Amino acid sequence: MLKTYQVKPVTGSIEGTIRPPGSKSITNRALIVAALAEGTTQLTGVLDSQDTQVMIESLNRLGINVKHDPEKCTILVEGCAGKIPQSTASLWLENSGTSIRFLTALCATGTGEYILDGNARMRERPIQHLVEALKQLGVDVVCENDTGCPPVRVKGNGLSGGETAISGSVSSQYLSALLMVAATAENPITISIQGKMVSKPYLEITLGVMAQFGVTIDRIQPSVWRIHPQTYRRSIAYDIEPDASAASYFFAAAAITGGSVTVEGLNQDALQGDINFIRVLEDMGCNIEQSRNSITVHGCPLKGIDVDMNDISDTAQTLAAVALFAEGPTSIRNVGHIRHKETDRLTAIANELKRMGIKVEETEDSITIYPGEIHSATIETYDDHRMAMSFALVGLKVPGIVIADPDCTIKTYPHFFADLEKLCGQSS
Ligand SMILES: O=C(O)C1=C[C@@H](OP(=O)(O)O)[C@@H](O)[C@H](O)C1
Ligand SMILES: C=C(OP(=O)(O)O)C(=O)O
Repeated sequence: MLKTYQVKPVTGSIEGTIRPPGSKSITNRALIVAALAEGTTQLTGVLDSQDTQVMIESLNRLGINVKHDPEKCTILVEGCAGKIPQSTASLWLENSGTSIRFLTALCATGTGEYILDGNARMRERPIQHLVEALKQLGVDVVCENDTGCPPVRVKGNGLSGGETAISGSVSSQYLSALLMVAATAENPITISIQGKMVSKPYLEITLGVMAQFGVTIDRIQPSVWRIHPQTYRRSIAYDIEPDASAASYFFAAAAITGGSVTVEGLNQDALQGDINFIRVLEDMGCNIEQSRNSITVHGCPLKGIDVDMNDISDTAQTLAAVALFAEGPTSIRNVGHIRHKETDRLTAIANELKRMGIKVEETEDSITIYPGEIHSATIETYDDHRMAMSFALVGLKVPGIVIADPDCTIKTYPHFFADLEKLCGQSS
């Protein structure tokens, strides 16, 4: 375990090509849906990281045969045709939001008693809205400690169907979780979405993955969705695109150093909303070049922007790093929900920018960053992979940036620092 990582500044600009590992969001959805499917599915291009490992381990504990070949980036899933084999299981999800939310809904389709829990931070991350929605469908489910957070106990008896309402004001993952399991119910399930929905593009990922396995939904009204009983069909070879949130760090590296970075395996048609981070960089002055199977960001003089990042909030920290090298302030707005992630990300960004001597203004749901002289510093990462990966970018330009607890990137990108060094031509 490394205690710290000293970022090596680059001389000049970064020119290079990289293919980030597979998408976390797609890998974890494909695992859930393949587990529910009839027949054996092969997933290729999968992400191998803590968030996908806890998902795989949990599916195995539920009696679903999942075989992972990390070398080949493939996973074989023997689907259970909507019938979870195990009637009791205790699942440990570390701090993987997608895993605990999706698996809570999956357990509701089983017959038996399941407990889902995670690390200390996971016990502070809300899941109550999902619990409420499942209860309305007749599921016996509770937050064990009455905190609205894990641990969660689910007594499953299959889903019979019916109507439910769900709030999306804290996380879109609750609705994604419900959508994926709803097709297994005996009767249709109608879901009313209450109030505003955060992180909307992730719902399109959910629907896209479901569609790959042959399941569709009816959007009766914009906020009333119905899912009829349907069977997921195995996918013989489902290829998962690279992670667009991970790609944001490399696009940002081009922007910050005035270089050119090509990310392979992604284009504007990617399923992941975070691909639109390139539009933010474009608004700041970068040039974007696209091909059928790659995107290149060319760094140019940067200007600060005012941007609503509700849809792509996993890239808010990336933008915070880029903002330091722009002319004029940058405001990142409408991201109050990122206070419920791996850490309170708005406070974490503010603390660490201040540590480098940067002036910031933080509100309940936004942060404004005023570029200024950047001091060397050891950056605290709060067990948040995105703090580590984003703030490392600052060190490409500023000497003396040290990242504390760099191994926290295992959550979604275990080889991040090695890949960054390779891209920068720094590997030994
Ligand atoms: O559904 C998903 O795959 C995700 C949804 C987002 O969470 P919220 O919906 O909680 O904002 C995102 O931050 C997370 O990394 C992945
Ligand atoms: C918020 C994140 O993850 P999750 O909610 O899946 O734990 C993330 O990867 O930035």
